[in-house]
Amino acid sequence: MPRQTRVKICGLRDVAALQAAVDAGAAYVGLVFFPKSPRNVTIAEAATLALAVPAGVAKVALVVDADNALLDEITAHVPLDILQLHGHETPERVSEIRARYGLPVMKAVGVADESDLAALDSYARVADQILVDAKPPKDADLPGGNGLSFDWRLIAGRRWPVPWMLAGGLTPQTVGEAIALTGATQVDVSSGVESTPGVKDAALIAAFCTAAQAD
Ligand SMILES: O=C(O)c1ccccc1N[C@@H]1O[C@H](COP(=O)(O)O)[C@@H](O)[C@H]1O
Repeated sequence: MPRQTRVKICGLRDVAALQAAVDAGAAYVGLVFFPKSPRNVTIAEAATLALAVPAGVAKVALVVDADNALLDEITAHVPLDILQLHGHETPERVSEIRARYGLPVMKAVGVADESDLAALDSYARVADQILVDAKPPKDADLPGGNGLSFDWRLIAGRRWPVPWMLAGGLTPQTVGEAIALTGATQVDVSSGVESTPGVKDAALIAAFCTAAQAD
């Protein structure tokens, strides 16, 4: 029987790519609000894209250490289902954002070695979901979306009291092994379904979703 893995396709910038994600069966679509990213969208672009998302597919806004002014703007103009916090937001800030906007919050935590695992437990106490991502290199321009993976054995068999998603360098070729090793039931991808940074490839999106759902 095929796996029921829920897939998030992140960093969508145009309706064609968004439609490719929806057609491939993505459960979540991600819009990046981070000017340094090649996947950044303006609030107006995001509002247009959000209109093309059918009911049942969750619209996720990815922000990095966003202040209230930016979050106020985004949430006022873009219909959203989830806020993804991908910066250095503290557990207190996660709680504050949840309360202020009344939206579920998914907190990304970077993992490189054992010492990073405690943070997952801390954030699992305050966030609605946690996103287990590769820790970016110190000199990286982006805190995520670098196409880098981490040693999946670090989280093999680990579970948290909230839903969690695996991210970091996943591709159509590697996602099956990553799921088998970690037991993830949700996976997130950005660079692994692109032809060049910021440009999504419909065939890679379809291949990723198929591979994530295969036995
Ligand atoms: O995708 C981006 O540009 C990005 C920018 C800033 C923070 C996070 C970003 N992406 C997220 O990073 C992970 C892993 O991405 P990848 O598959 O390794 O490219 C994923 O959660 C993206 O949503």
